[in-house]
Amino acid sequence: MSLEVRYGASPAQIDGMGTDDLRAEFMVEALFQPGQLRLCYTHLDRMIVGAAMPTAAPVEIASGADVGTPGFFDAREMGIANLGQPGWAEVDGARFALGNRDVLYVGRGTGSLKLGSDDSEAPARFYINSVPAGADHPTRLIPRAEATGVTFGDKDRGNFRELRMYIHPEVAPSCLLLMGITDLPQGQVWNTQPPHLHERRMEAYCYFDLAPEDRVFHFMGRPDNTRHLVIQNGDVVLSPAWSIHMGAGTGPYGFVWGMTGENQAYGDVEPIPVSALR
Ligand SMILES: O=C(O)C(=O)C[C@H](O)C(=O)CO
Ligand SMILES: [Zn+2]
Repeated sequence: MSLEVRYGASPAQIDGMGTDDLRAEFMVEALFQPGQLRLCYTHLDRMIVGAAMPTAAPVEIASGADVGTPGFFDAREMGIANLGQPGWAEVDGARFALGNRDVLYVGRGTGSLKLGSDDSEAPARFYINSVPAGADHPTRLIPRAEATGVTFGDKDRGNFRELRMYIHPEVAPSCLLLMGITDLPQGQVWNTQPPHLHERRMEAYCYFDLAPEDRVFHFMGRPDNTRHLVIQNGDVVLSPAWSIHMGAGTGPYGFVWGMTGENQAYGDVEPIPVSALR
């Protein structure tokens, strides 16, 4: 297992940042590596983002050495989205099968978590969000079909998209984690139109199902002082509470969004008109 730490930046700092600085601060690259578990501990509401691609052997998360508690889950909850081939998770010995776009919620108090792939030649791609939790909620598999779907946008403007809410108070309750997947049908380009802010929650985006030759141009920053990040498949964007987020792809893509903070009120957002951006 590898773990890196990100401390976070204030809005004023982005004025002095070039491309490499921006990417080092607001992106987590190369998380998905065959046979490995990679985690990034952010100081954005202490969300850990990570990925596991088990091949011949499963990967395990149990020790809390990196989070300051005896066990990893003593004061944390986790969402795991499978973005790859079929795999499984074992939570304290109970096994859950995860197909593509299925999500597992792992509750506080769990002892050990193992993740494996059904076929080591065609591994699962587990994307992980873990946040501090002050309450116990039961571990639960949320298959894609059980997520609550909602559509946004307009096909004629290239921003029609299908959101599925998985870890959400009305679907699978958690302490403070929210997690969902947004897909763009063929030919649609823009996510999160209009862009928005949510000062009471940070957010992480993991872009996936993007062809090797394609890129997503992800926009961030204060509404009057924006920057962009060029994203490839599997890259994660860390979006502090002060930053807008939206993106446009040169080809088909989806993304997992995960949030935590003061509340789980999905509607507690401030839309920003595109005409107000600079
Ligand atoms: O395309 C969208 O709109 C989204 O997926 C927005 C995310 O849900 C989001 O930003 C949640 O705050
Ligand atoms: Zn958002």
